[in-house]
Amino acid sequence: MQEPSLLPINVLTGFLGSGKTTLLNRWVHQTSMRNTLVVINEFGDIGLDHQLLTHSDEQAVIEMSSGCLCCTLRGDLSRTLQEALEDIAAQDKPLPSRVVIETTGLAEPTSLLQLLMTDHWLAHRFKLDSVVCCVDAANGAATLEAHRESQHQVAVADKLLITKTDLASEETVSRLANQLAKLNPAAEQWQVIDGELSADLLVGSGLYRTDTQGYQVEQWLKASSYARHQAETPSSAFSAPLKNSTMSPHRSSDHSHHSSNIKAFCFSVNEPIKPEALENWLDILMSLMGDKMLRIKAVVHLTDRETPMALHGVQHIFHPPAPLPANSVHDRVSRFVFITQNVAPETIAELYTFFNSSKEVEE
Ligand SMILES: Nc1nc2c(ncn2[C@@H]2O[C@H](COP(=O)(O)OP(=O)(O)OP(=O)(O)O)[C@@H](O)[C@H]2O)c(=O)[nH]1
Repeated sequence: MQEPSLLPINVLTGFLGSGKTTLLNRWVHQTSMRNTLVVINEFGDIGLDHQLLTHSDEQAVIEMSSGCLCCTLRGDLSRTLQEALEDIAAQDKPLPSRVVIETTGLAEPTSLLQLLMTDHWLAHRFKLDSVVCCVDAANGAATLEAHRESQHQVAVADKLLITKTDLASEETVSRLANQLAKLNPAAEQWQVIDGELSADLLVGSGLYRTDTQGYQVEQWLKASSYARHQAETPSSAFSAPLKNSTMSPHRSSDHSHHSSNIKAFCFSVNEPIKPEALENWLDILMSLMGDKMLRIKAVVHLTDRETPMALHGVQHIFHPPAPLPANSVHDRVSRFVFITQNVAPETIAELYTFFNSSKEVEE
């Protein structure tokens, strides 16, 4: 399995003016950011953020301006990183142990995540460690209401930083925190003023942590965040639609006041799944509604394997399944965490039933 040898990438995202550069400016001076390659993506021809960053010699900071990594500059990321690594090697400096990418404020983060999975050069060298998203305490709610990009940035994040809390009342911050938890119940939330926060929080949201700590499946999947919300759900609202499986949508997303219709939920299957049923189910989900699947993470137990597999998908694209050690999970329940837009959890469950039972009929 390649995972341990890949270089971690952290994506720092957040809407225009949400405080990304302010945060990065603090982080680059912290010990845990030593030996980090920082990539700043900006729209303008002259990258201002890049100039604002006062970093030490221990980091390389490169700028990608004149476009957005998630669209016009998609093809440029691997070339830029390749050149940066060659430059560092040519200067006899140690190669970076981490890459942090600050996106533009209008970035569609799923496109960047897809790029990391599909670009051959990138996929063989880097693994996504975490997506950290800044949300402005004062403007965040209005931005979420108005901009799909902001909703997506929040929905796919592993950590949510509510910035500029000095500019908003406690009540506003708390309302925003609830709104963010509805969109993304599993993400940890932090409040930040003037970027005062440890860069350590960037580290370690990925599936594989360190040589000594190994796989951290539960922290990566965070299925229990979704299950906890299920426990609060009136039983009539989401009864288990399937034999041997349960659907645990985040309670509040059902009557969310967002127009986004983003839903985060956990679908679990108690019995090991037949590989063909899993493949057919995921194929149909991806082909019918791939563009609405913002992020999928899963730990899956298959009938033909003793050990579990991890799956990670973004929209139409899945990473190759990663085999996990048997002791990385404590039961044989398969858990799928879906973050979707305009997809009813019931549709996902019904399609699962269809493929699971149609195989049974054939046998
Ligand atoms: N009052 C206050 N201002 C802040 C805070 N954090 C950032 N700012 C200010 O907010 C403005 C935008 O911050 P940036 O860090 O440039 O935001 P950004 O997300 O990098 O912005 P873009 O690159 O344009 O997307 C700047 O003027 C910062 O000084 C904070 O916690 N409190």
